[in-house]
Amino acid sequence: MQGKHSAQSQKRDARPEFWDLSMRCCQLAGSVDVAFFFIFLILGSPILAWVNVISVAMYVYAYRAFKQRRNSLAILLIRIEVLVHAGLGTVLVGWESGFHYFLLMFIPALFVSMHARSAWILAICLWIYYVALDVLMWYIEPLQPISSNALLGVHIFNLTTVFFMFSYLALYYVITVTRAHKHLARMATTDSLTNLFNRRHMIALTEKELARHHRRPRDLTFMLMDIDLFKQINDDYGHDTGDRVLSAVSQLLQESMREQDFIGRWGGEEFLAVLPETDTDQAWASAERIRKAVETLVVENDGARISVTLSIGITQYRAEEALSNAIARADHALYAGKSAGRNRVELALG
Ligand SMILES: Nc1nc2c(ncn2[C@@H]2O[C@H](COP(=O)(O)OP(=O)(O)OP(=O)(O)O)[C@@H](O)[C@H]2O)c(=O)[nH]1
Repeated sequence: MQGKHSAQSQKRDARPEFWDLSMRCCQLAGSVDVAFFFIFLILGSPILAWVNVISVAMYVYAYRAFKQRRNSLAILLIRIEVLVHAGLGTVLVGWESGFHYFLLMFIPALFVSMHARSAWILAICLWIYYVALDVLMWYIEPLQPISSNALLGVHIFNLTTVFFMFSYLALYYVITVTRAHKHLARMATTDSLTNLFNRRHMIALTEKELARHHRRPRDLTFMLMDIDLFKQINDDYGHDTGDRVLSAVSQLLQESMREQDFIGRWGGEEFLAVLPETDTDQAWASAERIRKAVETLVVENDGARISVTLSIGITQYRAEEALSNAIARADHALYAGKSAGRNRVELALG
C-alpha cells in the first residue's frame, strides 16, 4: 500500500502540471453540475436535478482523493461520472440535450495521461460507447422529456460548457508547453551552480560573434579568468562553501559585464568573457575593475570571512583565426599572470 502511494507520488511529482490541471477540471466540472442542479429544478425535473447532486459529490470526493495523492481513485471517479452522466442525461432528456458532447473531453485527457497504445484502446472503447448511445437514441424516446425550449436551453448550455472547457484545456496546454520549453532551453544553456552560460553555449555564442566579425571586422577581445588558489578554499572550508564562493564570484562577474558582453563558466573555476567592440585598452580597464571588485568581495561562512582573488588573461581576436587559437593565447596570458604572483591582469603578447 505504502509502495503504491509512493509510486503515485513519484508519478505526480514527475508531471505536476497534469495533476494540477486534473484538479482544476474537477472544480470546473463540479461547478457545472451545481449549475445543472438548479437548472433542472427550475425546469421541473427533480430526477435530473438529483443526478447532479450525486455528480457533485463524486467530484468533491475525487478532488479530495487528488489532494491525498490517491490519483488512480480520483481519475476512476471522474471517468465513471462523465460516462454515466453523459449516458444518463442523453437517455433521460434526449440526444439533442448535448450531454454526449462531454464524452469528447475524454479524448485529449486519455492521450495526455497514458501511453499511446492504452490511450488508443480506450479511445476506441469510447467511440463504441458514443456510437451505441447515438444509435440507441434513434430507436427510443427520451425517458424524461422536457419542453423543446428547455431542451434548446440545455443544449446551448452543454455546448457552451464543452467549448469553454476545450478552450481552457488548449490554453493551459500551450502555456505549460511554452513554460517547459523555456525551462529546457535555460537548462541547456546555463550552468546550474553559477547561473552563467555553460561552455557549450559560450562556444555557440562566440562562433556567432566570429561570423559577424568575418563579415564586418571590428575590435573583439576575450578575457579568460581563473580564481586563484581555489583548491585551498575547498580544502579549508569544504566543497559546499567552495560552491558558494564560486557562485558569489560568478554573480559579481555577471554584474560587471556591459550589455553587449557575454560571460560563461569555461571550466571548474575558470570563466570566459567575450567583449565585442572593445580594444585591449578598454578590456584592460574593465579587467582591472573586475579584479579589484573580486579582491574586495567577502563571503561569510560560520563567522569566517572568505576572500579570493582573480587572475585574468586578455587577448584581442585576430581576423580569420580559429576560436581555439584566441583562447589558447588568453590562457597563456592567464598562466603568465599566475606565475607572476596571481591577482593580476596580463595581456597576451605577440
Ligand atoms: N567547490 C567547487 N570546487 C570546484 C568546482 N570546480 C572545480 N573546483 C575545484 O577547483 C580547484 C582548482 O584547483 P587548481 O586547478 O589546482 O587551481 P587553484 O587551486 O585554483 O590554483 P591556481 O589556479 O594555480 O591559482 C580544484 O580543487 C577543483 O576541485 C566546483 O564546481 N565547486
